[in-house]
Amino acid sequence: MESITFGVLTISDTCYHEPAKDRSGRRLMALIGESFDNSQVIAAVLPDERDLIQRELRKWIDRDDVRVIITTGGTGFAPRDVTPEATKPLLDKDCNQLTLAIALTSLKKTKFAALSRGVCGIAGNTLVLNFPGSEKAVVECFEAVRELLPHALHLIGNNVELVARTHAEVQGTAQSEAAVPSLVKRDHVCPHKTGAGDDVDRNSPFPMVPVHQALDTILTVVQRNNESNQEMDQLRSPVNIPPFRASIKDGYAMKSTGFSGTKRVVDCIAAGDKVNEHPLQEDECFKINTGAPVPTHADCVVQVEDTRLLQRDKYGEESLVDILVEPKAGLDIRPIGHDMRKGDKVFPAADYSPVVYKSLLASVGIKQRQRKPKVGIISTGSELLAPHQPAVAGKIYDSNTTMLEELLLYFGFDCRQKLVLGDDLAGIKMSLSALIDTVDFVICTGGVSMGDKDYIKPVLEELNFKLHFGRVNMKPGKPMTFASRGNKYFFGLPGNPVSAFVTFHLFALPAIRWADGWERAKCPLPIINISLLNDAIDLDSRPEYMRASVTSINGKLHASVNGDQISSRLQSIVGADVLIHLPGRTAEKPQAHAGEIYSASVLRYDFISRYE
Ligand SMILES: Nc1nc2c(c(=O)[nH]1)N[C@H]1C(S)=C(S)[C@@H](COP(=O)(O)OP(=O)(O)OC[C@H]3O[C@@H](n4cnc5c(N)ncnc54)[C@H](O)[C@@H]3O)O[C@H]1N2
Ligand code: MOO
Ligand SMILES: [Mg+2]
Repeated sequence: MESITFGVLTISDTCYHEPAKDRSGRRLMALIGESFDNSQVIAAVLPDERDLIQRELRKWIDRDDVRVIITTGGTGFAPRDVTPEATKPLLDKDCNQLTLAIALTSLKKTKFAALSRGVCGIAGNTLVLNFPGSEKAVVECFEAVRELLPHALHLIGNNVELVARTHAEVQGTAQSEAAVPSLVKRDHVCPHKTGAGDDVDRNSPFPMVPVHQALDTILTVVQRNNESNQEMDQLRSPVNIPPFRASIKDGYAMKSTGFSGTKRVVDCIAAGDKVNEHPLQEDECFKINTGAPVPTHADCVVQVEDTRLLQRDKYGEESLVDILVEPKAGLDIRPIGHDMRKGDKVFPAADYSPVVYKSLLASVGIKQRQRKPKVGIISTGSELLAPHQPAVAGKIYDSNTTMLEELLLYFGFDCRQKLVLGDDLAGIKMSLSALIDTVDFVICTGGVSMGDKDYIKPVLEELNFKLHFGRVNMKPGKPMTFASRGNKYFFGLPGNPVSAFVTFHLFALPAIRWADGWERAKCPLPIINISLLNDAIDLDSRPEYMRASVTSINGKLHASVNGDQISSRLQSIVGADVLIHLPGRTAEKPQAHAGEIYSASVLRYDFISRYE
């Protein structure tokens, strides 16, 4: 397969000064990488300056390897938008129909696409395309040309044989099924034919996207529910806490204008009593308990430790006490509304912990259900037995359903419905189609890899889901799949129990938290730096997420890997406090060593297993 170099030129005054803001350029690079095998990308960011743009474009056009240049930005109506003006003089041929194809695709999404003046054309052997500057527009424009590019390049390069084959393919007259060399990765997924859909290319048609990109995609696609945020922000307390002046101590309530010394105990006040309004003399006091209402005419409480009992009456009740400290106004009294005033915000900040949410509402007497995303679980596999069933030859016990349900509960979400389905295309299709009407998220395990019974991807396609990715460059969890249809989201976790465990934590949980309104930074698990205790771990070609247990040695955190890390061995989650992020193997770094520091995702609240 031939290698081609793409040039991605971001044209924006803002991005020139702050390259980190260049989202459209970065997105284009990612799209090129995902769509074209063997592609290289060179990139630059320039301000909206005609001369500078032209100079850079000319330099790239003159390079033999650069076959496509895509600019992003500077195509609008603003005075400084000059990208088309900089591009046009360099073009040998206009490609108006390509410009039209891009415009038509974009116009379907927004009428504002009419305000882009981008041009397309051929300069030497290079195809030059002007895209607008927004990330969304770039995605749409790229989609419009993605399938056309390989053939366009074959034509520009005058590659007669490849052009003929493409024509034959388009006209349905291709002689053989043998691979027509194609640069573009195929979209179509067939349960029985993997790869490009034929028997020659047996590879997955899904590019392996990096973990961070997969998470970015998920959090871009999933809609954040701001309603619960707003609800929390707007909720005002209907009551004062405390609703009366409450004693902070067990002791004696009295007037501060009085004195220390002997006082008569006139009554006893317990928590739950009404406010006592009887007049009180300076030489009198009430015995009072913590949390009880302070009588109207008392203004301080002296704790029992600072008093001495002098006398009891004939019924055994205290009648005289010696007050050993000077009574001071307000001493040990919580004023009305001290903790929360009526009309105050109940939640000073958004906090999604059910413990926090439910207890605060209870404290102000509000009974309200916390709105949480609705989640359903599907486990697929004709080999699965429910844990209560007797063992059967050829079958295994289903651990994923229980694990996912418990994980949801652990993180404060619940499972609305769970289904266990056999590997049967029609059955999965019917069940998923019904389930998706009742929940926001489906977390499914199994059936996402390369087998002829792995039906999940084809079912998603048949149900008109958009498959955002179908493989991730990670171990375990490679076939991790994410799809959406409107505001319904589908997580296809791999069937191996540990793969499901890891991908739940890294992808499904952040997505559900995001939908629940959590802050972006708090959606993934917390990440810490940790020192590795094991030595000479062979790194995998994929970045690996090893289950490890944490030991605190003199306050420093160390991680030891939990035995065999094969993705079927669920025992590796026993005592697993963290997932250590080990990088993919390189020639320079084939192994991880003891004492090296790695990032680790914290799996649980009580994440330190041992102290030494
Ligand atoms: N030719 C290839 N084969 C496989 C690849 C590949 O790239 N090329 N990827 C492997 C990887 S990595 C993984 S992970 C698995 C993922 O497989 P699926 O998601 O298709 O899952 P299944 O095939 O249905 O099951 C895999 C494995 O897990 C067991 N399983 C499934 N569900 C449960 C459950 N609920 N409880 C317990 N165990 C379960 C199942 O019996 C299988 O042993 O694919 C590799 N193959
Ligand atoms: O990546 Mo698979 O998830 O190795 O087991
Ligand atoms: Mg499979």
